Amino acid sequence: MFKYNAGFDSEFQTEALPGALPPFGNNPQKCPHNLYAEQLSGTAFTVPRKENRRTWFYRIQPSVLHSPFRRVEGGMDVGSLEGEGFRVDPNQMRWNPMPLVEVGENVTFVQGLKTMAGHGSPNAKTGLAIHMYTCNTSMIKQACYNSDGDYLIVPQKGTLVVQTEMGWLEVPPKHIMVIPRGVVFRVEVSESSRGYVLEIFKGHFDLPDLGPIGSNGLANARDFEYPVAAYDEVVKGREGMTKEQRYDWKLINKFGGHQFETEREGTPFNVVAWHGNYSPYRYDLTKFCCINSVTFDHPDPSIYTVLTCKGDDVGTATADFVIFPERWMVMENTFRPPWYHRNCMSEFMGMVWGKYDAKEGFQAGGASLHSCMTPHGPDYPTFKGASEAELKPQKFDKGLAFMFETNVILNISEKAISAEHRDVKYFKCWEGIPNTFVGMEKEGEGKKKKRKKGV
Ligand SMILES: O=C(O)Cc1cc(O)ccc1O
Ligand SMILES: [Fe+2]
Repeated sequence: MFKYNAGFDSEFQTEALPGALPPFGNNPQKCPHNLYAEQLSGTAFTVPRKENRRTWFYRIQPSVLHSPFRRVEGGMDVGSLEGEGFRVDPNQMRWNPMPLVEVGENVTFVQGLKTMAGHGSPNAKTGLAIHMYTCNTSMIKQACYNSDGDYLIVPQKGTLVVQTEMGWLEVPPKHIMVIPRGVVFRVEVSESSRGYVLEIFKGHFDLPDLGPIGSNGLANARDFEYPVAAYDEVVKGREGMTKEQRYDWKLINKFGGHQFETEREGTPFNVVAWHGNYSPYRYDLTKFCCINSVTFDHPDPSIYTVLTCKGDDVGTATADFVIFPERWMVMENTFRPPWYHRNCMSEFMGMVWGKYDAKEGFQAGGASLHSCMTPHGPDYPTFKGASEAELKPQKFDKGLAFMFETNVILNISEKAISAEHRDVKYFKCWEGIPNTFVGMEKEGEGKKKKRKKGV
């Protein structure tokens, strides 16, 4: 439906009206078509050039045309993530699909955001938050932006049609989108929708380094799609209007963990042209070029990293976005589903569609959390089945799971812990893993034999 430019982290130039981009320079004395120049900085002015991100907008009126903000309670309001309303809990957690919005209720994307877990502080620009959303109503004459960080959105049900300052993006399930800090957007939906959101308070998402994999593979840079400039018609002659008629758009801002709102003079989607490397983008997860073992064992799931937000320690991510994509499994003499494990990182998983290969009962639209060092792995029926399975080449194509993996211990929201759709019996899926150890008997036999020989 919409046009896109392609190439992760590229420097784009796009205009919705011929000649709207200044031919050179960023801030001419008079911009073409009498537009206003405005810079959006996504990194400090002085960060090294290869990490520096900013975009120049050429817009009909500057963003500053809004009334003072006031604080309100709402879906974007997550509070501090550390105190009241959140607590740590090492237990394995699982949630059934997040209930969809009930018929008769109208909930927008912003109103439908529910915080599952998080850590750190948006004010200190450290840490992250994990949310889920359910919504059924388009944001009409309202837009929002997040001062606290970047959103990575994983739709599970329902296509999101997202209008942003940079243009339009269509994001159906099996796609993701990233909306960087500060970018104004609004979400349209045409059905009852649900999905997951990873919010990072520091840095931006990058493609992972490929190391010995080489210069291609996993998520390829050319498959990341960026919007082209598009603008709403702006009503002229606002001077003669009443205040209500004039300030006809609601603008919502998540700022320091809280939701603020104000009214704006007309549409914020008034960017006729832009250039830069700071923009929302989308990615089709079915384009992921999966690398896997063709001998024995399977690699750590980091091999499925789509995007990473680097942490302070080399190689340790603040957050990785990892998928378990369709792939051929051909490994010999191995147990193919996930092994039993304990991880110093915390693993929040979601299910876009279908079935996960490690578990019964992990459903599309549901979620699980295995925190720092909490034991987990396949449930017993999966273990038994996979231990006895005939190892022939097998296409893994029964579902798409993903993981937000993070270095921090997550504070879980009280609302998520006490949610009706939490599967409080989750721990039972590992009950009954039998002791089938045969070593003692063998050793006993061996000793007997040795004794017989008089050794
Ligand atoms: O826990 C999980 O299901 C995810 C996972 C899969 C795997 O194959 C190895 C490690 C891991 O955390
Ligand atoms: Fe795991």
